[in-house]
Amino acid sequence: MASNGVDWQMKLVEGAAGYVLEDVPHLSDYIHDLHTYPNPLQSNPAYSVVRQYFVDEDDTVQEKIVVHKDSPRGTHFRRAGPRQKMYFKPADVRACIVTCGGLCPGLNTVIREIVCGLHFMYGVTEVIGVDCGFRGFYSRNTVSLTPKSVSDIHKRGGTILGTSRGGHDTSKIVDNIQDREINQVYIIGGDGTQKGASAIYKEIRLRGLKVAVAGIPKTIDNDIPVIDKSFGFDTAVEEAQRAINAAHVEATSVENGIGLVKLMGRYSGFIAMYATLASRDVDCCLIPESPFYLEGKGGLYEFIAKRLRENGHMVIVIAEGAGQDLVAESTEQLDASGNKLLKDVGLWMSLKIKEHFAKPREMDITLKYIDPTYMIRAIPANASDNVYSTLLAQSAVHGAMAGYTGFVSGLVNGRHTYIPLNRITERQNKVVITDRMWARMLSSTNQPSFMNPPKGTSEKHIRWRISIGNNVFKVLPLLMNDSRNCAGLCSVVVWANGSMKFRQVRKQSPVNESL
Ligand SMILES: Nc1ncnc2c1ncn2[C@@H]1O[C@H](COP(=O)(O)OP(=O)(O)OP(=O)(O)O)[C@@H](O)[C@H]1O
Ligand SMILES: O=P(O)(O)OC[C@H]1O[C@](O)(CO)[C@@H](O)[C@@H]1O
Ligand SMILES: [Mg+2]
Repeated sequence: MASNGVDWQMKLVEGAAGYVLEDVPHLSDYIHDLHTYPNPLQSNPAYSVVRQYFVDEDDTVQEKIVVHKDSPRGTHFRRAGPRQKMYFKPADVRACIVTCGGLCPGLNTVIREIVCGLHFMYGVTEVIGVDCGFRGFYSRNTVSLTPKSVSDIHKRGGTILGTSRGGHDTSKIVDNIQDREINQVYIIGGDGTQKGASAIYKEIRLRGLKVAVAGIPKTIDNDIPVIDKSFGFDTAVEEAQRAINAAHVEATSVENGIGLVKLMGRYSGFIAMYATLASRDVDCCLIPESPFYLEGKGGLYEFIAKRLRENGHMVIVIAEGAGQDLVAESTEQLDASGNKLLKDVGLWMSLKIKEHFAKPREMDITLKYIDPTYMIRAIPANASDNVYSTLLAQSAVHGAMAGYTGFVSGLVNGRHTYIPLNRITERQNKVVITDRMWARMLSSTNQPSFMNPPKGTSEKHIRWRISIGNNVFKVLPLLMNDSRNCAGLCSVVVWANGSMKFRQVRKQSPVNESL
């Protein structure tokens, strides 16, 4: 393998037949003559039975596994797992764990397994927890974490460490890491958190410190790219079933009953899409990636009336980020981390539907609105997310002990890997409405495609005008999705000649944005 173009975020290594390794940084990249130690796992009674326990240095995992016979081998990530050589002596390790952003089932499992993994696999005894997110580094006390103190925390929801948004001050955080002589930092959080982790890693590197920074990606919305899915997502989908079932029971118990359920998903509708597919009781699923409209032919009101006439009841699932452009205009507000504060689309929609059907010549309906969002987020992980969280935590521990830094541990095509931080923060994972999964969902609900809004109704929802060749298209919000095929094409949904159409836009093509 020939190494080229090294930057501080990731190391690109090229091999034969278009093979590319997007490798994670290592402490030895900027600190020379580091001492190494044998991995104690080779004499651990539990692990010594495994025939080939240590991961081969050359093992990598392919990002795209659907290939053609002439396809280049493409991007790979370093396989996660224990290495023969360690760059930390267990007795010298002083690790810390911090959790940031919104809650997610499995956070406590990850904390538990970092503590237990460090202790039982490597004999590390000094692990501290940072109170309440990034700001806790410089404004709060820390708590000592031992296998005993974390033994049953995986059965609880939330995070025993507390969390917060905002408050990321890189130099104060790194000063604190230095003052406390911390040399392994485990950062659990979503896209925002991992951007923060990246800034911390960069500052540590600039200061030449022997401190490994390991991220464990967390997001209930499943909006982190590259990885197969994020921990807690399955639990959220499962818990959402209870709300959908309740909505269904309410709707079927009255004449013309409508059950409306709001689920989380700020920018990505994965929970809503999977919960809908799992339930089969849902008649319509609305997500941020797919615009919809209420009035007129092909609109939501028409569909509701049709379903009520056919079945006498219906269930609608709406992701919290859907239809934000339809909700009454107001100035955009941001939370402490800079995320858009959403308007309550569920409440808005329940009022709009009630208002519409209360008109003369419409139907008498009974609508029940259920908002289970924070109840879903606050529960402990289910069995499969507990196992998944355990493996992510253990991978992060193995990686840090092996001297890797500036990485997240993540599942890619079913294998655990180390991914450079910049790869998971450069974009958000979104439901691709031109992919099969969305089509499967549409075929299960038979809901309208909302592709032909009546003339004039959606003009105000147009976000950009873009030119493709000589044509100017009006692009609907949120639909510049990130799905890129091999030819570098993006799918966008555009407004052309009074209806919505899909267009493939070349990534490099001139796109003129104007609000
Ligand atoms: N660009 C950034 N640079 C440095 N720190 C950031 C950045 N964006 C966010 N952060 C910090 O990361 C922390 C968490 O960010 P945020 O509130 O966006 O949640 P998140 O990690 O994306 O999780 P989720 O969206 O799943 O709730 C906050 O403390 C915030 O200050
Ligand atoms: O109310 P909070 O804590 O800011 O979190 C709400 C957001 O957090 C998430 O659960 C994760 O980003 C989103 O789905 C939701 O919009
Ligand atoms: Mg986020």
